[in-house]
Amino acid sequence: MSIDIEGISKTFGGFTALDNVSLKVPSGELVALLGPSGSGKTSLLRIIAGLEAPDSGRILFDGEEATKRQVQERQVGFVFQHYALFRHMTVFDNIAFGLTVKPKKIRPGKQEIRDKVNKLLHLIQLENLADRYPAQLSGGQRQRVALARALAVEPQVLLLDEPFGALDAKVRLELRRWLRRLHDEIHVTSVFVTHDQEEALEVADRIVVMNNGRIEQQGTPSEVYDHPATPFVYDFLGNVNLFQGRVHEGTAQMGGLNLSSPENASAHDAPAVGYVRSHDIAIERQAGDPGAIKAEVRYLLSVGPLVRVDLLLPDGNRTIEVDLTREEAERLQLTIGEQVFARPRKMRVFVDDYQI
Ligand SMILES: Nc1ncnc2c1ncn2[C@@H]1O[C@H](COP(=O)(O)OP(=O)(O)OP(=O)(O)O)[C@@H](O)[C@H]1O
Repeated sequence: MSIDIEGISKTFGGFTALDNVSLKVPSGELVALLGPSGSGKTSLLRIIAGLEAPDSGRILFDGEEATKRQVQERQVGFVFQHYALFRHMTVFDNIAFGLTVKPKKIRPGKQEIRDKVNKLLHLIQLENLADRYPAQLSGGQRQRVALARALAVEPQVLLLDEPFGALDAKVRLELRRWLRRLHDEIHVTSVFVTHDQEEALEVADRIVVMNNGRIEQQGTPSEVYDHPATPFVYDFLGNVNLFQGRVHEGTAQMGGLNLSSPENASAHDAPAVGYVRSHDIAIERQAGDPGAIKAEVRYLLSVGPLVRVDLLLPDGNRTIEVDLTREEAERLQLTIGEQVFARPRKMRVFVDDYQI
């Protein structure tokens, strides 16, 4: 089922939580709402679910107005961060719950319920834990049961609010990959709220980046990561270094770097900020290139497959972060205190609202 969100606004007291948000979720897509705390993700999810009414705007399911429909009529399934399972019920009974409480007329028969729960147990790979109680499960297993319980009633839309938020990093990673594979199998239209950019990049077909109750950008994971539309998106998705400077008659002067910019820059003489991802900076021993700045190695730290290098810039009080692959780091054999040259391979310059 597709979801159309049209011009949704919501205020709480005088505070605007959602400001004229419009978004289309095609049928079968898994969309991540990504943004910092308080950006309006949960409010939007609750409005889609019917748990909250918008002040203005409409929600359409498969092209039909659903704004006034009750929660029960919307056929949505939920998984929350702390979705308490029924403690006194086994895993099996928890999953079966939504089916067993259906009105008698539409309730499936006992065997049908059993078959369905077994299928779901298979889907969440917990067949052998059907008789356990929630207290006897790990956090990750509980969230898989919560997901199976949500899926049991065959929702048209699945809404997930930080479903892995309470789990430790390794389990989170496993579960998000598992969720991605599961979604590829069942293709239920899903909206997934997260503030974790890596999670969004890995799980979603499309990412909607939210900030202050508005959508900053939406696109595929590679679109938003490789082509951030705004400084906020740049900053929020990945490690970034900022170079303060100016654009002036066709060039950008950024923290000791002179860059010739594409045509439109000549229209400006204005303060600007250059954004460079930490893995988009090369470290070299020779000056060689006018696009490189002298810097001093301040700190070296191995972080998994990368080596993070802090470089002190010539002004003596600003540092930039560079991520090298282990291979590059081994080749360079950097030592703390030595002088090197940093060369941004890719810089994006933003002049107020204008982007070069
Ligand atoms: N029922 C409410 N009453 C008053 N203010 C609310 C209510 N619900 C949300 N807000 C406010 O609206 C803003 C958006 O909240 P929302 O929960 O949608 O953000 P979020 O992006 O999901 O954040 P988080 O990741 O922290 O859950 C916040 O500033 C929040 O305090």
